[in-house]
Amino acid sequence: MKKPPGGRSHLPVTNPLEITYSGLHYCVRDGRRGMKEILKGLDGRMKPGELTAIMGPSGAGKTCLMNVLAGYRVKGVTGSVEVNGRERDLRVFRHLSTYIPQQDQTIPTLTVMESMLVAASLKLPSSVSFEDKLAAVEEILEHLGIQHCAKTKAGHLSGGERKRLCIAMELVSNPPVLFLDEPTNALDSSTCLQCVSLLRMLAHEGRSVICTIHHPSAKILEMFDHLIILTEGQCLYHGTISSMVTYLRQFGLHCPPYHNPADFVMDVAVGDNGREAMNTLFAAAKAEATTPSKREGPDPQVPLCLEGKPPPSTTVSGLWNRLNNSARRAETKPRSTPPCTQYPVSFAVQVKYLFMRFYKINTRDWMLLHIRLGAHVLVALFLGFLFSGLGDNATNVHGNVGTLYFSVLFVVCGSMMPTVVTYPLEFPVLRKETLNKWYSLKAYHMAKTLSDIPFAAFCTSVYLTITYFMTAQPMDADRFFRYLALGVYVALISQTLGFMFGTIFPIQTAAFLSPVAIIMFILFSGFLLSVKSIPGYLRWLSHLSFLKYYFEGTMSCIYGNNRPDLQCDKPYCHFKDPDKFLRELTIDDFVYWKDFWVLLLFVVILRLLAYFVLRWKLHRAR
Ligand SMILES: Nc1ncnc2c1ncn2[C@@H]1O[C@H](COP(=O)(O)OP(=O)(O)OP(=O)(O)O)[C@@H](O)[C@H]1O
Repeated sequence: MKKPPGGRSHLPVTNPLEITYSGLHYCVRDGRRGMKEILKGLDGRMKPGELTAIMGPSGAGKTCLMNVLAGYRVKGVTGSVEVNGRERDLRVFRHLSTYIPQQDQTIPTLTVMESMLVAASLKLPSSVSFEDKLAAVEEILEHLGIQHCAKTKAGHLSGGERKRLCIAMELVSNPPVLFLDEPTNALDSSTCLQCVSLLRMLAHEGRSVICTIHHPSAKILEMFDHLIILTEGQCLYHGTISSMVTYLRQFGLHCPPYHNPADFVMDVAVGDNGREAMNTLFAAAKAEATTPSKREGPDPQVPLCLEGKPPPSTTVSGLWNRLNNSARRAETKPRSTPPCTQYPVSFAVQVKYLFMRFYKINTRDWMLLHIRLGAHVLVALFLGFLFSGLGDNATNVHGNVGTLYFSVLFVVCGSMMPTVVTYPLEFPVLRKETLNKWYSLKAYHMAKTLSDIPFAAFCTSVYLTITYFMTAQPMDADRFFRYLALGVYVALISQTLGFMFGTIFPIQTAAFLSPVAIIMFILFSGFLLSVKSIPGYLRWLSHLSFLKYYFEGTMSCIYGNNRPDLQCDKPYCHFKDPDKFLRELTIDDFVYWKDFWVLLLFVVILRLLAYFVLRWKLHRAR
């Protein structure tokens, strides 16, 4: 890695990047029919400083081509992709390029400024001062014409503004390559024009900007420097817009006067001029792309990622040069690894900013916070009124056990079900941000875990405290806190299970399977049927039921530990002595701490498992 004089920078400074691909095939498994070939040996080049459009009829393979080039899809891909004449190293390329999917992945409850500051905090090195980050954010917003929306929540932005926010967030780190999937989708013609002008400006500053596009108007088409027409996974034309009509004319395909060339080429691409014309164009495009003069590229010796040197081509008002200088000023010790293969900020800083973002999202989510808390209070009050004073009554000990058990079932459902439904909504943002190397999955999971705990613990504690006192459980601080601890563990376990169901299964399946899982946990918890009465070949399942440990632990906590005799208002109360009741349940007086640790182990193991499930899901999506 070349180190220019004058110090280093933490910023990923790069040369302009040229992408060349040849013999690119992409196959997917397609049901019982075996493999389906989507891209059929494509060759081409995308140059820096150019705005490239990938056009073609629906199902032509445009998105697939872009996904393959961006490294979003790797399974089933053969052929070569080179960056500046060298085989693409995805580890490096991911840090240098950015992918903006068709659906805008923004967080609706965060304002434009907050979203941008999170992006800047994660995508720029910690050595860049906050003032410089803020200045950078303001400059990018101004550059993209959305500074007037700085205080607007992303959920309230118009389609065009939201698209610009997505681009702005990625621009913070000044990526030399931008991939955009249908950036003009669902935009009106004037916003569409604004969006393409913006992309053109970004490209002309030295970036390689590649986007898929559907049916552009003649005016918009003219704004692209380079056009790739795909159909049936093959290339029909690649070259400049201005030469396209002349090129097609060579093959006897005449674009009528006053006709939009985009409409004309799309007609050709859907086969309006016959199969033979298409085959001829496929062969000609292939021959053209593979001629030696077309294959000449940049010098492969030029490094992709330079330390300390300002980007030569990206000069939006010298913004990134200033950020570079800011990082250089703050730097005290050299880095051991090249900046373009590592995250801009450390793991701890990633966790910090992600945690802060989760905290804001959670506190602003009206449904999550208010309705959830309100429901916990309401159910607790009803439970308290209905079973008031039951806890100290020796005549209805079984009723009290039922109340305690029912209480926790609400905790299970109230923690599991919202996660099943809300988590899949967060996944696309996670996918985009991890792919664009904002942060590591470990940091995300750690921040998510840390932010989930206080919310789950708070709602559960409020609920269990109300029910505990209203149902007159023993007025003993030690018992109360031990009881609360088990309830909070149950909430965390249920939340993690909901998270895993939401990750593994489609939302409808997850919403069905979660109650099924809850029923299974109840069946094997020892409440309806004592563990000893469960047939031997099924008994092992009770060890997997976290509710078994909760039930045992709660009984031991409430009735064990030399609790004094219960109130008895009849001549004879069978369970006046709480110890007698525990003996009947065959629960050891001292089993509490065993159950406490087992439940804690459940929390830790399930959280770890959730991380691997998430990793699998992200990997599978590729
Ligand atoms: N995982 C997959 N399994 C089966 N077929 C797939 C898969 N992914 C893509 N395809 C098929 O590959 C073809 C190309 O898909 P792609 O999404 O690239 O099309 P597109 O040109 O972007 O279309 P549109 O403009 O409608 O978005 C389509 O026929 C699609 O059904």
